Amino acid sequence: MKINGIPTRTIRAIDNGAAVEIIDQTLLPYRFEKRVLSDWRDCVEAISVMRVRGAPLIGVTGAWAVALAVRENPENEPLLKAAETIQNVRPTAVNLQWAVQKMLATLLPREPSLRLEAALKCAAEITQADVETCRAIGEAGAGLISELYSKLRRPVNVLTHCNAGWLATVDYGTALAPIYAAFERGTPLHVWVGETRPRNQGLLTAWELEQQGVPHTIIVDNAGGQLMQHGDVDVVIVGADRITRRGDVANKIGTYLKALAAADNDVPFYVAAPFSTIDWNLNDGKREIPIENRSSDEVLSIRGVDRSGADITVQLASAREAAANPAFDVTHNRFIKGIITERGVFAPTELCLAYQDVIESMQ
Ligand SMILES: CSC[C@H]1O[C@H](OP(=O)(O)O)[C@H](O)[C@@H]1O
Repeated sequence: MKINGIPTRTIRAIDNGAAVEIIDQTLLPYRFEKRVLSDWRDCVEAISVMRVRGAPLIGVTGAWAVALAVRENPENEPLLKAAETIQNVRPTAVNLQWAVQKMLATLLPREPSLRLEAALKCAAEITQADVETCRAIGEAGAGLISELYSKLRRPVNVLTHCNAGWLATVDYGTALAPIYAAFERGTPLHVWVGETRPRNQGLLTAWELEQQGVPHTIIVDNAGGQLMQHGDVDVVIVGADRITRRGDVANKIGTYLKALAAADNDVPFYVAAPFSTIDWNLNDGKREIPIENRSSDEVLSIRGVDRSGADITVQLASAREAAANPAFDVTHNRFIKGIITERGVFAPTELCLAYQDVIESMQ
């Protein structure tokens, strides 16, 4: 996407792959700053504290982390040790595991002395594939919004949750990609943006939409149901961190509650995700998808800036308080009208048919 007219991506290799430059998302929406990661351990830290976040982006970052580990030492033992650390930094988004395993599948059959060139090539391919996949998701989903406009003949109200925009991928995004594509085609629309406690990734979505001139309104997470009850939401589009083969979806905490409210109010609920987010090994998402539990500190305090723009952290409740912080929840496929992928829009239970070739290639 463009920032002040300059094409910008969330991650790019620099110095011939000797480092990667990321946008430090822990500083947004207050400051836009880039950060150079020149050691695979820097990538691990960036994923862990969410300087980079979003299922596809942490997968791409994981791929570059493996490339940096190969540069440090291409021998099997150190490489496998680094890969194990990298792929386990955050457990829910399958993209991280997918990317690391894809890198290893390319590297391990090769002599250590030939691994660096292969690693850089594979990481670059994973990066470019994410860009093209997300652009295709945008095209596939834009029609849904345009069709709604042709029926409603007024701006389409879309509700989204967390951030599944270009900041969560290399470019274009997943849930926001159809919104950007429809908006660029001239379809009148407005986006309700759930702030998404506790890390408030919805503020990243608001920042993105502001940069692109897309009309939007920030709401507290719990307002989504009331808006749906009053006919103020025409469609819900969210991202995903892991989708099972039957179409159960793990996504940011709060997604399930929005799906329940959408079902109760006959609001179509869509999930946008690339093929790298589908975990063909899992079926029952609620039972099988690992849910990341993050620090209670994220619940008990909140980071922002004061009116002078200085960083502040506000303690919301005593640090002695107990706080639970599951970062994701799982929505059963029965609540999902369609999954917007780079191959088109499919009913959740049709994913296996849509990706039959991928499944067969894995066997
Ligand atoms: C395009 S996937 C974005 C997905 O990832 C987010 O989680 P986090 O910000 O913790 O990495 C959230 O679940 C989004 O829907």
